[in-house]
Amino acid sequence: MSTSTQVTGVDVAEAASTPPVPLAARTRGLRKLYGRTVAVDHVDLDVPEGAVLGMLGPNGSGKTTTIRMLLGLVRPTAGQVSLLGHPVPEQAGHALPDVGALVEGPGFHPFLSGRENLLRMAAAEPRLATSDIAGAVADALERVGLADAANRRYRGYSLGMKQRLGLAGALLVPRRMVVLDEPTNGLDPAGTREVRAIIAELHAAGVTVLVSSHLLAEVEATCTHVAVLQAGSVVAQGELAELLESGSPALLVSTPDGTAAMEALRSKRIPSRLTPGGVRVDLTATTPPEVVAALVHAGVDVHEARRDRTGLEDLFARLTQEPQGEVRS
Ligand SMILES: Nc1ncnc2c1ncn2[C@@H]1O[C@H](COP(=O)(O)OP(=O)(O)OP(=O)(O)O)[C@@H](O)[C@H]1O
Repeated sequence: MSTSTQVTGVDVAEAASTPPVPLAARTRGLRKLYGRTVAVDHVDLDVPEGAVLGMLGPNGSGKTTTIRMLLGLVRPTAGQVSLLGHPVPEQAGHALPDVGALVEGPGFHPFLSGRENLLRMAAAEPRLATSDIAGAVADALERVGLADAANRRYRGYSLGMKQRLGLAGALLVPRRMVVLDEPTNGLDPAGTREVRAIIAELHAAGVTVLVSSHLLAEVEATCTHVAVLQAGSVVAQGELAELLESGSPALLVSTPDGTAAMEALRSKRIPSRLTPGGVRVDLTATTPPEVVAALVHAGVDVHEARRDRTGLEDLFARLTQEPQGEVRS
């Protein structure tokens, strides 16, 4: 799957002749004001069908507000939303039965058990026959690892268990799209791995997944696509692999003779710098084959040459000017 990849307005995608990828969700000019607070501004988000798109941004960057507008839970101040081909909020009722969602505050009843809460939720699912409800609830509880705690009251659940129950609600029936707002919030490492596995299963089944996170490693591990939000705006979006490369076009060359490599490249006017295992070559004005050819012709041993995939962390830090690591407001 290939879509346009943009980093602060620079299109690095293939030629315009590439057929457009069908979109599961699309926003144009999306804007939301809360009083004088601009929560979301000019958001043009493309969620390709079948993608796992990670919406990444620091606290308060507008992820939840964007998700809420996509799901018709919040009315935009301006702009358009299309969800599975239907305009939202106008025709949200046509799209939402095919969309499972885990959003903040799913409104579970504190004095009912996890199972009872899900049974109530399942009763409102238009795609679920009454006779199938109990089985669907049991399956969903099993899938999120809550079967043993299913009969305990919701109010006694830990944050992680509440998250799992919300996730179970999103998975009650087969969906075309699943939207998860910070799904690993409050989960322990085992729970985080389980959520990743569920996302991978959904992806393998062709379900489109939109997942928000402020954890860079999580997005890097689970997503095919990414949209980076900062202060209510999308500052980069596209395929994860393309974004990583566009972030830092460089080649890492392993060689026992870094100094000779630097000299060979300098004579070809190719910028590079020494690294512990060799050289890092700037690919802004050249290509990997040209770099390798220059080195080999100069008699430099090339043990390995690979693209420097800087990691989303670097890209994200550059785009949002946040310190590296987990992003916090
Ligand atoms: N109901 C509301 N009323 C007033 N301001 C709001 C409301 N919801 C969000 N905001 C503001 O809009 C901005 C974006 O918030 P939002 O929750 O969408 O960000 P976020 O990226 O999801 O953050 P987090 O990672 O902390 O959940 C913030 O400045 C927030 O304070």
